[in-house]
Amino acid sequence: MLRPANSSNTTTSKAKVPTLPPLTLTTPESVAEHTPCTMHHSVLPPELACRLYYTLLFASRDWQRTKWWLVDRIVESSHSSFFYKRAAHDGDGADDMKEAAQYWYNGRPTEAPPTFPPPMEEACQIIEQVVNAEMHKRKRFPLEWGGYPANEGEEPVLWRANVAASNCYAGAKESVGFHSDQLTYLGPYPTIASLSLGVSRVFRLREVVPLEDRDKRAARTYNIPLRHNSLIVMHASTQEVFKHAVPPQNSIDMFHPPYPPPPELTDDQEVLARLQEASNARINITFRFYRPDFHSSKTPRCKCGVPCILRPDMKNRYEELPSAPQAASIADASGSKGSPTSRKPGIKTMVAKYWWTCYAGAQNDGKGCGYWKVMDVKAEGRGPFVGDVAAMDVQTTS
Ligand SMILES: O=C(O)CCC(=O)C(=O)O
Ligand SMILES: [Fe+2]
Repeated sequence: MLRPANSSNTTTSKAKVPTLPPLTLTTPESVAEHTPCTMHHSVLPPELACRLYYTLLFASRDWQRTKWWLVDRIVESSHSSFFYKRAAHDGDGADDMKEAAQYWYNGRPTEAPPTFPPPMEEACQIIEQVVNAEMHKRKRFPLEWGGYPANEGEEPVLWRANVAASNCYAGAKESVGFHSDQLTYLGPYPTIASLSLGVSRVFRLREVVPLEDRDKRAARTYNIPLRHNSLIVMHASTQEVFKHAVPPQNSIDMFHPPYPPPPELTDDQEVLARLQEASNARINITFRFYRPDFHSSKTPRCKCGVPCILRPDMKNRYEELPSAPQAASIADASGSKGSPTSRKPGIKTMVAKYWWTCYAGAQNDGKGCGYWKVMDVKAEGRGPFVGDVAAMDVQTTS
């Protein structure tokens, strides 16, 4: 039987959700309004930004494109990357990270990375202040890192970087596809500070709409042009709710470095002269905090004997809470949105779930063991979390 157009009698096919046109966000205000990120322009003194750009552009001649197995073929990333660790702070537990055997990448043990070159350390100290100032203004999620205890009368340091992943995109076609960052060493609800140097490129964000909302609303794509010396802070929940990418472009504006290169980079005058020419490269540095309670020695291993990776379950973000007391504790431990008093049994609330999964397939001819288990922060002895710290505060003040 024929049905009139727009008939609501659609028992088998779901109503099509209208797609949303992409939005370009060019101001810090619009980025903060539409995404869990903040954008900060001219974040470093201009001379430092340029010196750091030269230092990493020079270093990037030795960086590698990463390769991994995708089902039955090897894929190679279309840009090059490198990894640095920061010289350890006293008493922050980062000392253990010096051990070469503790580093794993794409399911393979790797050598201990080098420490931040001097301009990266200088930049990191400035960026930490920006990130902490921003985090002090924001609502925090219970599963975020609980931080180090503050000294009397001092503001607590909510975030600091102890590693950095760096990327070089040489030309308009080098890119990175949609992904969310692995949480294996970052833990849930991480904060990641991403610095852009050189050529301006678009940073793209798109929400992963939970399965149960897919017939109600579509995801919006946000395009954020990132100019030289700008910082995007991916705040807590960005990795759980959004995927991000740096797409290939049809054209770019060449970058003209505003200062000469530091002569200490190399004795080779020709190389120095070439570095100063207009460039098609964008350098990105993502400053990250590897949590001590997610140290690789504590990563569960799969049946292949390889450390698992930690991923959020982005598609099933909502869960029906079972009963009142249990419901409150699940929500408290899992970063639920909304006030604690609004959590009632039977009401769908945001309960982030995380999976440990086998990653051996990334290197092992694409064949992993299929192992997975749900992360259980209590049984695995992880923390302190923001939720634990808040609970301790309540106890000491009552
Ligand atoms: O280059 C960028 O802005 C993003 C890099 C990125 O997503 C990553 O390193 O995980
Ligand atoms: Fe990323």
